[in-house]
Amino acid sequence: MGTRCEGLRDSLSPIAYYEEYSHFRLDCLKIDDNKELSMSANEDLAKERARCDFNVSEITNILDGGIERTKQRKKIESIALSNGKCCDVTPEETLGPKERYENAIRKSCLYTKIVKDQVLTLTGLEVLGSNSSVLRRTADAFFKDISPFLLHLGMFVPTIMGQGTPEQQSYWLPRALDFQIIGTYAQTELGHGTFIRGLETTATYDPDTEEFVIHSPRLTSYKWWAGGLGKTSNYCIVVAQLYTQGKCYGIHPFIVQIRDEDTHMPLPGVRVGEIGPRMGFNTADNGFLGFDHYRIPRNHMLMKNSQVLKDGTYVKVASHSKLTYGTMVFVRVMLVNEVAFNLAKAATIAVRYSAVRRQSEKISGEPEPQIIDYVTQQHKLFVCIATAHALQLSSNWLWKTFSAVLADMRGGNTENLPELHALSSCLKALSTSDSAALIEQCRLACGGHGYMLSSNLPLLYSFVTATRTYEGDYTVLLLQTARFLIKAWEQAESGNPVTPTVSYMEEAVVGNKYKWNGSAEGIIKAAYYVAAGKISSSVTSIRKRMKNGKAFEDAWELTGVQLVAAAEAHCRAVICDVYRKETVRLTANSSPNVKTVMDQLNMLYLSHWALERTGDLLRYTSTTEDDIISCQQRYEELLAAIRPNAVGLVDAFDFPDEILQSTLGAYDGRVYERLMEEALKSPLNAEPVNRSFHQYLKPLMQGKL
Ligand SMILES: CC/C=C\C/C=C\C/C=C\C/C=C\C/C=C\C/C=C\CCCCC(=O)SCCNC(=O)CCNC(=O)[C@H](O)C(C)(C)COP(=O)(O)OP(=O)(O)OC[C@H]1O[C@@H](n2cnc3c(N)ncnc32)[C@H](O)[C@@H]1OP(=O)(O)O
Ligand SMILES: Cc1cc2nc3c(=O)[nH]c(=O)nc-3n(C[C@H](O)[C@H](O)[C@H](O)COP(=O)(O)OP(=O)(O)OC[C@H]3O[C@@H](n4cnc5c(N)ncnc54)[C@H](O)[C@@H]3O)c2cc1C
Repeated sequence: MGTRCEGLRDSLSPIAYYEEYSHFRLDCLKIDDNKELSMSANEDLAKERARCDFNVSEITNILDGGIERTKQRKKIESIALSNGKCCDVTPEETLGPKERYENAIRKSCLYTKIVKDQVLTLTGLEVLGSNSSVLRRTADAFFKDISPFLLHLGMFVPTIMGQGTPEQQSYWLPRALDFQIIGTYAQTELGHGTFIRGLETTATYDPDTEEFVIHSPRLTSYKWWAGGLGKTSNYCIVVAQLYTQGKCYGIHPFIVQIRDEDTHMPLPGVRVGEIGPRMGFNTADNGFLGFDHYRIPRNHMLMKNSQVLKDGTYVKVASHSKLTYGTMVFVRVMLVNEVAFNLAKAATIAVRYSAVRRQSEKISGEPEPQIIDYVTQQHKLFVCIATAHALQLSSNWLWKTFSAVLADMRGGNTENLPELHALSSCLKALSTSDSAALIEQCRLACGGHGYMLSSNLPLLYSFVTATRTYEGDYTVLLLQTARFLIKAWEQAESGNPVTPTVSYMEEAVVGNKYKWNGSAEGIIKAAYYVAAGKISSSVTSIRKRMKNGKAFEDAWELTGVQLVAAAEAHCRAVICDVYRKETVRLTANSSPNVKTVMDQLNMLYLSHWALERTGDLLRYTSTTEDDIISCQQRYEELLAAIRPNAVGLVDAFDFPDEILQSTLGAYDGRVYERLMEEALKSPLNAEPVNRSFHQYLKPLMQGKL
């Protein structure tokens, strides 16, 4: 058998090697009868499920948005998952970079075909609207890392929809939705990501040929980062500085063909490639792109918001200067849902594992407890479940707000755009930051096994931590929200009306201190008072600095730390408020035990954040030390109350094992068996002796090196 293993790698291509190897890996390790690898489900998990006192599917339905939506999701999931070819023969993380990418393309094409042939017939174009989050979720059964097609569906198509004229949409969308062309969104450059007014790629209109000349004047103007750009896409949205009739009109989006539709070769004047290994996203061929006086037709400028006429005349159509930033706002809204979903996955893995894992002794000589019975473990994990709920419900609420503002804008009313921008910015910032931190907390809660790639926690973390940066860095977006808050504060001070999400300022500007009461509504009000206190302190600092001779921009910059903290506090209060109201609304007709457990989770979230911010409460409200002590006591009582339902709560997220892709988190709790099964798939186990022994170790050991 050893001989077969050793010779195999040389005679087969890498993928064929892995496929072949997976059939005889057990032989190689001489574990040939599988006796040790029990197939029966873990008993502790079964007991946890038996003691859960609420109807799990009721919460699943609430999180899905209703029983009909759960049915629809399950139907789509079962169509996709019943196609066994989605499975990897060998774990994708054990492949080299090229094979991983090729495998990701194989799976993306397979998944796309399933969606086109079977799901679209079921849902029609609904697949693009309310079912897109189901498709996104189901895609995780195919990819542990990222599909190279994500940017095509996530940004290329939405940009055409949001920025193209009806004629442009009717030309490009059918081709894009049918995957006849694949695109991405190339905005960021080597030199600039945040400050998009500083982008350097130029699009200069030539009226003689009715073309734009796209050019990258220097290294820092090279597009950098776009997902799927390196090898996959043949088109992309390029965001470039528009020049016509000798004048620069700022950044605008263009559809640019970068590769031949038949040969896939980069077109003359286009330089494109992949940017190299990254912390995550390694199957998404993030790319670079440069242009050498590359010509595109005039009508490839997306012209819904502004146009360049044949003679080069520039015409502004949109009623708001920032509508070209629309795709970013859309993706920020989508990302809140995206990270809620990933956090729910991490919580499911860590809670199930914690019910299976036994460690240490609480009382000497007694059986080792399940680690979930340690209160410190509950403290690490239950806030993850609660946060996943908080973000899921906030994301639904944000989506409704986004849709309403979009409908207004279709009628020419952009009045509510600044509030939407402020909300989507801070919710994107906080949800991604919280989720990344809590996914890492889940990983740490799983001890050593959490560090295994097969647990899926490291990959979840590396994916989600990037969301804190892309689509607007955390600090930068909170500073955008702060601009809105400071203006709103000034309006409230002068007695003018303010928009709904900042209406708390009208009461707070008077200067009252809020008296703590430990109810949910009381904690939320206290959170708003903390936000108001921080905004007020920021305003005072800016004014003081200006009084001392600083220009507004300098005073703003020097107050940056306080401004970010103020925006964070505002957003936390909004999440607490929305989470509470949505919980009450959605459980109004639920069974009593569902109502109770949802309320407990909600109170846990509110108490957790009150305790995290005791300094702020003591400073900005009339909260006393005794109030903090009783809040702590309530928090600990909630941990104990939630404990028996913890596994039921994560089961309610309803992730099939194929989507979780975790040795630690599978429904049956066969943690140790799965860890061993995955270990045996490691390429290093394909041969009893690695060739480096003969090449290096043996000579070293025998003093012959
Ligand atoms: C097989 C298939 C497999 C799976 C797929 C299945 C299904 C897929 C379906 C769905 C996918 C689901 C989810 C994920 C989707 C996609 C995500 C995936 C990956 C994404 C990868 C990442 C992509 C990117 O990162 S793209 C690049 C993003 N870049 C940024 O975000 C840059 C950040 N910078 C900025 O936004 C701006 O520069 C700035 C806001 C920081 C500053 O701008 P500017 O300098 O112009 O403005 P200011 O002078 O500061 O402000 C002037 C005023 O304008 C206001 N303003 C600013 N922005 C906006 C805005 N957007 N809207 C409204 N108003 C705005 C600002 O507040 C100022 O106002 P004021 O009144 O003067 O104060
Ligand atoms: C995995 C991944 C995928 C991506 N995919 C795409 C894609 O598909 N298409 C695309 O176009 N782009 C993409 N990007 C790029 C991404 O949008 C940018 O990286 C992001 O917007 C941040 O910009 P930056 O890298 O220039 O960071 P910088 O702006 O250089 O930030 C560096 C630091 O400076 C700080 N900073 C910057 N400006 C300010 C300020 N005004 N005030 C205070 N602090 C500031 C930031 O807070 C941060 O701490 C991707 C990035 C990643 C990591």
